[in-house]
Amino acid sequence: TGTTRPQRLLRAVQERATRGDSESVIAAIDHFCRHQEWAMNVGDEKGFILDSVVSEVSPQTALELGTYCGYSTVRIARLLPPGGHLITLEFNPNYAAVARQVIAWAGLEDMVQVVEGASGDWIPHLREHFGIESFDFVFLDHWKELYLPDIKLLEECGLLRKGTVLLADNVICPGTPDYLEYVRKSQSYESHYFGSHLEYTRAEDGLEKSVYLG
Ligand SMILES: O=c1[nH]cnc2c(O)cc(-c3ccc(F)cc3)cc12
Ligand SMILES: [Mg+2]
Repeated sequence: TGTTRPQRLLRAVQERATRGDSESVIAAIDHFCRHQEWAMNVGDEKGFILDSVVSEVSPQTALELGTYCGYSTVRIARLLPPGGHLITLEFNPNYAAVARQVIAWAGLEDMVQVVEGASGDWIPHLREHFGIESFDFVFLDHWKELYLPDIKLLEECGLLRKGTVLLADNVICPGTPDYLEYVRKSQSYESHYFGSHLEYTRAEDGLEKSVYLG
């Protein structure tokens, strides 16, 4: 028994960050992961690239696959335009419970919906359940084996539109070779690789940005 790493990360946020201040929540998590315990947040270096893509897209509707503790959820939600909304899917209920509290500590709970369950089960129901027509932005950060089947499902469900921007974490480490091959070869996507490093380490990793062309 005792605490889990997500619970210790949450405690670090509650002890170090200011309620309602999303920048201080991000800084508290980065400090915890650099100086206490590594955790699989997108991190500050790749997070800066995430920020620039979100700011460029300025999405009204955004989807995140893989919430974990809510670090990238906070990074995305703090940059949404007025009326913007983010749906984030998380399979692990313990992660979801921590993420809800991290998102609330940042004061962003009104723009974010944390949905528990498997991405493949939920994607076909997002339109009817949340009144979503299509997504302007999708951040893939859940499980490398699911990146490809999940974007094919998003396509089939008509949840991508001309210009939808997909951004995928970990395309080098742990690596998503089948996803990369698909988006780079498909005539339906225009892809670009942003080289970076695995969060809080010197290992190589990067983000793949892919624009859906319809
Ligand atoms: O499983 C993951 N989901 C989402 N993001 C991840 C992420 O950013 C990093 C890693 C990861 C990378 C190296 C390692 F030695 C152990 C875990 C896993 C995930
Ligand atoms: Mg990741």
